[in-house]
Amino acid sequence: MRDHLVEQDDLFHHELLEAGRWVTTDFHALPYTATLKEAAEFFLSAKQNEVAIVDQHQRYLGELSVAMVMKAAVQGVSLEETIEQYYDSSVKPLAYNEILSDISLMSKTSVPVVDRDNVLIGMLTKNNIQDGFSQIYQKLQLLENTAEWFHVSFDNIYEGIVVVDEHGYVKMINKAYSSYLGVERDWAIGQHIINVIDATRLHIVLQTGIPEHNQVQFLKGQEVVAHRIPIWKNNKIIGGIGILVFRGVSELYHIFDKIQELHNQTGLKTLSIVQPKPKEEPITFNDVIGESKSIIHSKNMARRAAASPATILITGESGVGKEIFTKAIHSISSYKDGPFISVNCSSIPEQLLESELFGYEEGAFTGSRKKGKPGKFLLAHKGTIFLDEIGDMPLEMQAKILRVLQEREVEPVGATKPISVDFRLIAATNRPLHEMVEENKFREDLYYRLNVIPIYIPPLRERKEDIPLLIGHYMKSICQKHHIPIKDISKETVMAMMNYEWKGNIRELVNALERLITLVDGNCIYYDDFKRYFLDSNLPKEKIEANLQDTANKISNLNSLEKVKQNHEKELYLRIIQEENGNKTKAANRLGISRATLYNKLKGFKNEVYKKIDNRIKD
Ligand SMILES: Nc1ncnc2c1ncn2[C@@H]1O[C@H](COP(=O)(O)OP(=O)(O)OP(=O)(O)O)[C@@H](O)[C@H]1O
Repeated sequence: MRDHLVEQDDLFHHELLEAGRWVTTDFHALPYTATLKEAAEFFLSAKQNEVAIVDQHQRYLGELSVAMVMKAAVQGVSLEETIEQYYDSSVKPLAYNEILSDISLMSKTSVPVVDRDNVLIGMLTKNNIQDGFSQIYQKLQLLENTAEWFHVSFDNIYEGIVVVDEHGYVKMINKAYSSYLGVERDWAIGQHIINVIDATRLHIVLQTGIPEHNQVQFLKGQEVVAHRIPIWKNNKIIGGIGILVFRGVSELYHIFDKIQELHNQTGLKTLSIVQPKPKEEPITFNDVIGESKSIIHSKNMARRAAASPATILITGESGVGKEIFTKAIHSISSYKDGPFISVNCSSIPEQLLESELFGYEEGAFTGSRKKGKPGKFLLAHKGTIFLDEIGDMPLEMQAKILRVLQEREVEPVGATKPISVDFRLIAATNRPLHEMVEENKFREDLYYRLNVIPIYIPPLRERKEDIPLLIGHYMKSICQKHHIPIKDISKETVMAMMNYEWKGNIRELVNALERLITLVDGNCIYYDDFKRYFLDSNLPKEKIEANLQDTANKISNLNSLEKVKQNHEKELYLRIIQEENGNKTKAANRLGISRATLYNKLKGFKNEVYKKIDNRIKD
């Protein structure tokens, strides 16, 4: 089912009846500068009794007939004179938008038709009018049949359907819905939806423009599932459709889930059947929100790519959804029962990348970590390995990745023989790899190995129609995450968000929503809130404090990340310095850094660790 409806073009346009649509454009007109002689010759050769006269811009001036030319000749006027004095300027043309049924040609074979600037666009003949009527008749018949089919389906469908206009007044309601509600259809049509359906939200969906699916609603003493879909036309909401679902196995599961959720939320006694749920739901294409042409294209490409084991290269700006796509591909690929291993190539220090990716054998290093460690490729055996930010991978490591892709085996540091591995590689980057190849910053052979199936994910600014869907999805999930009732959002805010350039793409949009949901006190986010808390970032004192706390939490998370990185580094430095018997110059050479940098690094380490290293250092 589509998430929002865009009204189809009318089968029957008003323009269909306009004269301008049916005129013959293959016609002759005479300029007012023509002579009587030229006019006479024209009548003889064209075998017609009248001709339209135009100025140099093809604007209609009047009509000249054979009788007028003959009258001038009889009066002894020289035929070399121009027709300017002799045509009849009182003969009025038809306007292009005159309606066929209002036109009568009387005794004439054709009449001139002009556009709104009085430019002659054609001649309307009796045949033209007949053609017009016969085509309109056929269209009308088609419409009648379509309407009949539509009404039969509408009334025989098991689901309840109600259609409202942009103000929430009922335009149509089917039998299933009206009899479920116990109301007369004739009464319901023309009523506001809130008078017809208890606790409806269809009028709210008209405000927000955000579709709502699988919502549990308590109606007529029973819990039912409702869908509410806005209808858009020319970027405006022109109405909405409400659907009530009574049957369908998959829908029943949804109903069950929703009811269970509702019971849990309201503290009611839970139902006796408990559906087993996996601990962590895998991400699938259902989680990849978007119905724009471009995202559907990317999703189709990704679905097709998932069916083969070939390497995939996903490109697109930061935050467009490269990782979520990768997970969705994994979820339907033949590797879905295996692990999903994600590696961010830019966040691992260069010196550690090799051991992270390929692992190391027990005893490979003489440092503190004695035991061996499997690398990411080995961990991804029978699953998917996701190399994010592959454009940031050092050239030396690119050669090693290429070898793994060619040989399908990895050699952990310190190992004597390679281990074969079976994995699907998905790489992603927001950098222009092709240009990097030309600049010798990325290996050409690896580029072609990775680019077997390229998938491009367009930035959010090129698919603004996805913004309301994303807002709807994340409003719900963020509120659920914070255990707060689901908030509404005004149509103006949604429109402002659609017009905003999300440079950080969906990640930025999600962060903005999270911020608004937590900062706005009421249960609806209005444009003013968006302006205040996002566009202007002009936060009141207490909110600034809350934000600072939030930032502090983020920083502390960052710090712990930094700590992990530092520990890796410490381990490496410890090992190299030890292997070089504490000689810092040699150690710095091996690490590919200057002696001064090594000193600085050592100073930066925590005291106790520094001490540990210190007693192994010789100057
Ligand atoms: N189509 C989508 N539907 C729902 N959520 C999405 C969609 N695309 C992205 N997101 C969400 O936006 C955020 C960023 O997405 P993701 O990490 O996949 O982007 P990315 O392109 O990999 O970013 P980066 O290049 O910075 O790593 C995530 O929270 C993700 O769940």
